[in-house]
Amino acid sequence: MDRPGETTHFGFRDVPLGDKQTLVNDVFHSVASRYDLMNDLMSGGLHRGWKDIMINALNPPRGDRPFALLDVAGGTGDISFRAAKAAGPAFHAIVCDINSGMLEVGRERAAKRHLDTQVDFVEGNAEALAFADRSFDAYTIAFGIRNVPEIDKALREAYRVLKPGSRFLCLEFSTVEMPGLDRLYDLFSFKVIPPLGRMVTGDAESYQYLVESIRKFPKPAAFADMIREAGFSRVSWQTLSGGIVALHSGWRL
Ligand SMILES: C[S@@+](CC[C@H](N)C(=O)[O-])C[C@H]1O[C@@H](n2cnc3c(N)ncnc32)[C@H](O)[C@@H]1O
Repeated sequence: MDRPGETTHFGFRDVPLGDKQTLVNDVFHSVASRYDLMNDLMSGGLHRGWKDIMINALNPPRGDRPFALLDVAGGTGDISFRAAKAAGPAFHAIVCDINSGMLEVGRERAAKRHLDTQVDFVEGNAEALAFADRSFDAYTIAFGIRNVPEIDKALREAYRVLKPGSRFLCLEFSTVEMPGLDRLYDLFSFKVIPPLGRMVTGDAESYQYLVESIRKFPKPAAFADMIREAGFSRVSWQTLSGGIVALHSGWRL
């Protein structure tokens, strides 16, 4: 950590910048084994549709052309599995995540799906990727960047490891500004999700962090500026489900 004295947010709390990653890691260690079930329950299955929209945008080649995806904060592998299903036989993905518990669940899921040759799981930090410059055809990060303490560093790393002409895609919770839906969404977020988290994972606090961290994440235009700042071109975004989620895209030219 090279920013001594700086603070950041962990949900609604201010914490020393150097403490955030450990707190985030505790969250995902705690929920790893029931993470996928909770996603379905919390979103009523909507996260599947959002992920499919990301895979459509990724549009991995269906033929024999090799395609290397880096799926950062890829957790239990959902994005990479979906991409592998949509792609041809020369597709390969690396799921890179800082949390060994999430990766372990991901490896088991890959084996069950017979995707363990096409999808590898590697422990690593989005802020300091252990991959060579210009080595991937695409970079995805889904519901991950919000958890990274220094988002600007992660975006610069994304740019560094992408080949020129390749794409960055980020799916993340965003801001609901639709009148009516915003109040309903807040009510559901704060009154339903943490108790549901307690019932399913025995951990309400991790899901309290989830709903708070969503509120602290930049709005789509501000996040697009951060992506441009990291060097990406043709940055665009689309909001989904009334702004619950946004999909950002950028190109390394
Ligand atoms: C909400 S999960 C998303 C998992 C998966 N992408 C999905 O869509 O289901 C967030 C993931 O970000 C990971 N994460 C948090 N900080 C990270 C970091 N600095 N580097 C890499 N992964 C990180 C967590 O370990 C966790 O697995």
